Amino acid sequence: MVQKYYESDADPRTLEGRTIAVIGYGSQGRGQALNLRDSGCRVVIGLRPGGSWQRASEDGFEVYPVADAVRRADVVQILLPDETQAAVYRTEISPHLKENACLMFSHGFNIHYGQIVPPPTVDVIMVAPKGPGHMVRRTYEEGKGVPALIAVHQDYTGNAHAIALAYARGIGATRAVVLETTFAEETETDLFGEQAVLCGGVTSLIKAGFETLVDAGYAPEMAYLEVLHEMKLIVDLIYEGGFTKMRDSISNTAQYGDLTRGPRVIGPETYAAMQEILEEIQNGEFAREWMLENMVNRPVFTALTKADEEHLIEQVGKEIRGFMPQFKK
Ligand SMILES: NC(=O)C1=CN([C@@H]2O[C@H](COP(=O)(O)OP(=O)(O)OC[C@H]3O[C@@H](n4cnc5c(N)ncnc54)[C@H](OP(=O)(O)O)[C@@H]3O)[C@@H](O)[C@H]2O)C=CC1
Ligand SMILES: CC[C@](O)(C(C)=O)C(=O)O
Ligand SMILES: [Mg+2]
Ligand SMILES: [Mg+2]
Repeated sequence: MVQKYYESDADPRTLEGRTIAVIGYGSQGRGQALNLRDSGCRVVIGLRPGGSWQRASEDGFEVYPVADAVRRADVVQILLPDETQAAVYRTEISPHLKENACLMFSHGFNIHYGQIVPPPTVDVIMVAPKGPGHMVRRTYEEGKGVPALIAVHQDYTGNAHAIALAYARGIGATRAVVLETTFAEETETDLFGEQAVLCGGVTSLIKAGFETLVDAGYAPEMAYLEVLHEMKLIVDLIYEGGFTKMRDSISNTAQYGDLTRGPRVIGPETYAAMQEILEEIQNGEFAREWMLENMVNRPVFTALTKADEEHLIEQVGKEIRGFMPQFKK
């Protein structure tokens, strides 16, 4: 069984007197930095001039160029985009890391695929929330937490594990649950989850359902409500109580259709594709492809993002959400 940790397993005193530099102030950077500060930790932010710098300053943080933040820090949490971490690490982080410092990540990509090789004189750990950064902040403010994974890659000081647990507590994760893992396991399962199920799988499933209905002559608004809007309501029930709670709530007709038709949509071909996707992650093929894509200025990323932004489902969704009070800011 995987090792699990809760609030009482983490000692917040481990971070007392230590300065945490959060490098990057995007989705995870902002969420984690605000939670840590509200938990009583001393946090500074490392950035380049621009939008995030402005936002972090407005939120009341001391903001420094990356190298200056690293020089001040005992704990350096790298929350830059995965594809830029190695270059920034080489020029602005590595030369300024103190001996005994703790280098941190929220995703194992750069360590696991050998893009960052830290010196032996630092701790290297991961605290990876299992949810988007905005939810890390929102749930903390509600007195709850998003679960997280912790892993130790290198334990120079003998304190690496205690720092990981204290940091996880600082961002609110121990209010939910913290699981022990490795950089390899986190990286491979996280990439698989986001590609095959959570992001790639779900958007492709929604698009396929929407296009099938619209191509058959049904109104795009009907199709949107059926396969996208209602998705959240159904997933919320699964989230709260598994398939059983969701099936308790839907009609018997829906449940019979679910049990007999679902496996026709997600059949042997999907299992084979998932297997292939997992192998590309495990053998490093996906990582190489993503790094090469960045070297040539992301033509595939940009074209596919634009195509989906222009998809009919996005236009219809924008219009429908505009009339619904729950989406009004
Ligand atoms: N998004 C999420 O919810 C999750 C992310 N993670 C991991 O967390 C890490 C951060 O991801 P995420 O929060 O999505 O990142 P974002 O893209 O949301 O934010 C990146 C931040 O890095 C800054 N930045 C980018 N390039 C540089 C640079 N060259 N020098 C200084 N600052 C720079 C950006 O500032 P600027 O405004 O200047 O561009 C921005 O503040 C990744 O490892 C990711 O895999 C893990 C779990 C979930
Ligand atoms: C599901 C996407 C994610 O892995 C996450 C929010 O956990 C990410 O990389 O953003
Ligand atoms: Mg993830
Ligand atoms: Mg991810």
